[in-house]
Amino acid sequence: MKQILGKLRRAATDFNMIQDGDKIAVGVSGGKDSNLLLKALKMYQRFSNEKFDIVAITIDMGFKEYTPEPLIEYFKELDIEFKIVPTQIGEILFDVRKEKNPCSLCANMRRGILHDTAKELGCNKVALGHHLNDAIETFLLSLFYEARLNTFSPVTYLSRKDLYLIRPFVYVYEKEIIGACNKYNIPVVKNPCPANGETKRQYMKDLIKQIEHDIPFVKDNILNAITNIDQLNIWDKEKISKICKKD
Ligand SMILES: Nc1ncnc2c1ncn2[C@@H]1O[C@H](COP(=O)(O)OP(=O)(O)OP(=O)(O)O)[C@@H](O)[C@H]1O
Repeated sequence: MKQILGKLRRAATDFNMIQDGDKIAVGVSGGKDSNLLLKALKMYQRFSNEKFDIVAITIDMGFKEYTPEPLIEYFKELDIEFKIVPTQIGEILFDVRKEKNPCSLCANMRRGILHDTAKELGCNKVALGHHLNDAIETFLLSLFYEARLNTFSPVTYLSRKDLYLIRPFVYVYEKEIIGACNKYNIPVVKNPCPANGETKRQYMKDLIKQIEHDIPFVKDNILNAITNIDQLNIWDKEKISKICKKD
């Protein structure tokens, strides 16, 4: 956990994520990443120079098998204000609209409700559990499937809602999160979604694992590439076309 907190502090400092007086809503899905993020932020709160508040928000996607009780216990144990928002997203997408590809619509609806709830609770920031593996996978997915050099940002400002999204785990590897969750017995309560829309991401995970056999430091190198803007060397047609042509 010390290592994770060190990385959280480094990300918070590098990207100026947290300021005095912030009220941060942690989006807690019940999965390992955001559950651990909640605990890590709570610990960080104690030694951070900035004074800030935390509240946990969980969007209940409305699946029948969902049991939030272990999460409620976890929030109480951490002594964190929390709100579980009941929704019918699952029912709307699967039973009413019978969506064939529900994942992006589902994520959009979930995000909207998360952001609105954060505002209602007086929060100015929303913290999400995305980690370094997510950033790297997203980077490769964008490159391979969308022809873009792109990944999500550690900090995003949503001007329409006047809300900041922060991702304090951007320097933390998934392996470290799994290790800490096992060590600290962090409860995991996944929203039981019947869709499996993340096949491309799984493909990317597997691909990175394969590459790591031959290039063990490949993830570190991708991180360095993502964070070092000075080495960005891509073909700028306008600039390059002027190099030889002197008039
Ligand atoms: N139902 C939800 N309620 C609140 N926040 C959520 C919910 N689902 C996702 N989030 C937030 O969005 C982030 C990214 O969502 P995603 O579904 O990609 O999670 P994940 O990578 O499986 O991580 P986790 O292990 O936290 O579920 C989560 O880490 C969490 O902060």
